[in-house]
Order: sequence, then structure tokens, then C-alpha cells
Amino acid sequence: MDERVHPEVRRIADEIDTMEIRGAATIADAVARALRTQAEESDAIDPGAFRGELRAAARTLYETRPTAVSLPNALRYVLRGMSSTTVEGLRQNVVESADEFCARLDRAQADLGHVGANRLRDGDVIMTHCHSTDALACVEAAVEQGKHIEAIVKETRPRNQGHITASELHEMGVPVTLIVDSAARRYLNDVDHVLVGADAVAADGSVINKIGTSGLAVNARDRGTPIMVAAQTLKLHPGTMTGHTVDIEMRDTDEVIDDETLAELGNPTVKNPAFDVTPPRYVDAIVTERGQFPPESIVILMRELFGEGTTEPWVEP
Ligand SMILES: O=C(COP(=O)(O)O)[C@H](O)[C@H](O)COP(=O)(O)O
Repeated sequence: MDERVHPEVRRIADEIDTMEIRGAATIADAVARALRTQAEESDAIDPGAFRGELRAAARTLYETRPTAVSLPNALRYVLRGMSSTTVEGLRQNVVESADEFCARLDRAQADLGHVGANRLRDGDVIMTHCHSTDALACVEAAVEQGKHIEAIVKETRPRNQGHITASELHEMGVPVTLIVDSAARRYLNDVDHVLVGADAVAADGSVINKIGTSGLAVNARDRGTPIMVAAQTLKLHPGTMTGHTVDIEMRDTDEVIDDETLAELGNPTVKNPAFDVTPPRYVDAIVTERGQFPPESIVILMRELFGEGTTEPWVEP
């Protein structure tokens, strides 16, 4: 571990790694705040040392989880603000960029919520997978508009993030039916929209989200149920414009089965991918704070936002 990295940044990195901090938007908010702390607490004596410290902190955060592109996008946003030639000026740059980033994130989610809410009608039933703050912002806005929405919530094995979704929908006054993941197809006939979030959206409109999203989308398409992805532009993956693919995180097998039970089964191989890729043909709309897009046209928005490429400011020059 790099000694220059502040203990608070390490703590946040650990919590992202163990998923106490999870979900793409929440991770982005946490890493921006972590960089802010690193800058505030830095005792670097010259601008070069300060930049090196911030790079080291960013690298520690970057290496926690590979799939949610909101993480590197947040690091880029905060670090690209470093333009001053003095330590005090650089500190100020980072604090301001981090604050601006977090405020924009909140605003984007609220704006996206209003766009998504327009797709939902009074009396609609949605089906959710995992827990997405962007997706729930759409439901919240619809409820605030006075619409009655009901939800069928998939539990989302192995980590059961569906429980968080069920509890937050309940707090909004949305009646919830909780189902096991394998019951999704059975209940799709009762559903008006599948509503999920995204960890990354690729330039071709593919959606990378919690494992099980692609199977749900294929089944929904088969039943004619529209699939709506709520993803603020922070989830757009700039690297995919230049041919890079999205790395799918493989997590520990102990999330799936404990060692004792595994041994009783004769120690079969266990695979635990955290995410999957839903091709654009199974997605009806990607809802962002900039409006809704058919997945195939998302690349136009990406070019506008990122140009043709991006930097990796956590890499040593
Ligand atoms: O797949 C997940 C979370 O996976 P994990 O639990 O493994 O982090 C969420 O759907 C997206 O991150 C979007 O969330 P949000 O809309 O809150 O950014």
C-alpha cells in the first residue's frame, strides 16, 4: 500500500471492495469525496508531490472494482480540475471539483428521474433487478407526480440487493412483491416495464449491469415488456468508443456458497460474475439526465461529452 494514501481514502477503498459502499452512482460520489479528503489533509510541500499523492489515492480507489465506469469517470472529473501551480491552489482545485461533481451527480439523478417518470403511467407495474438509485429516482418522481406504481422486485442473488430496493420502494409508498430471481419470467405477464440501472453503457448501446439483467431483458422482449435502463451520463463508458471492452468483475465464491457446503458437494468449481452485458436490441430506452435515447444512438451523446478519447490521470506520467 502506498504510504502517501490517506487512511480515510484507504477505508473508502476497502468499503467499495467489500461492497459496503456499492452501486455505480454511490461509488462515484464516495471516490470524489475521498479525493477531496486526500487534498484537504495533504501536507505535500510542492505541487509535484501533491499531484503524486492525488494520483496514488486515485489509483487505490481505481483498483477496487473494475466494472462500474462511474468510478474512473469520477476520478477524471475531479483530477482534471488541477490547474494551479501552487499546493494551496491545487488543494482548492480538487475541493471545488469534488464538490461540483457531487452536486452535479445529485442534480443529474433528479433530472433523469423526471425523464424516466414520464415513461411510467398511473397504475403501472414495474419489475426491478438489483438496486439502482438512478432507477429508483424514476419511480420516486412518478410517485411525486401522483401516479400509483407497484413493483415486482427480484431478490438478486447472491447479494440480495433486491432487499434494499424493496425497502426503499416501501418507504416511497410503492406496494412491493418480492420474488426469487428464477420466478421473473413467470411474473413478466403482470409487468408494464422492466426498470434497471447500469454500471456502464458501451458505445454500441450495450448495457452492463448486475448479473441476470441480460436474461431478464431477453425474457421481457419475448413477452413484449419494454425494458428501460436508467443511467445518468456518468455511466457512459468513453473507452468503448475506441474499441476497449468492459471488464466484468468476478467475485469471491464465498458470496455464493460457504466452504463447508461446498466441501459436502465435492468442491465443484463455482463462478460468481457480478455483471453481464445486455445487447442493445433488448433495450427500449436509456434514460439519462439529457433525455431518453434509443441505445443505438447513445454514441452521439458520448462523442459530444467525451470527444474521441479520455485520459487516465491516475497513471504516473
Ligand atoms: O448493478 C448494480 C449494482 O451492483 P453492485 O451491487 O454489485 O454494486 C446497479 O444496478 C448499478 O450499479 C446502478 O446503480 P445506481 O443507479 O445506484 O448507480
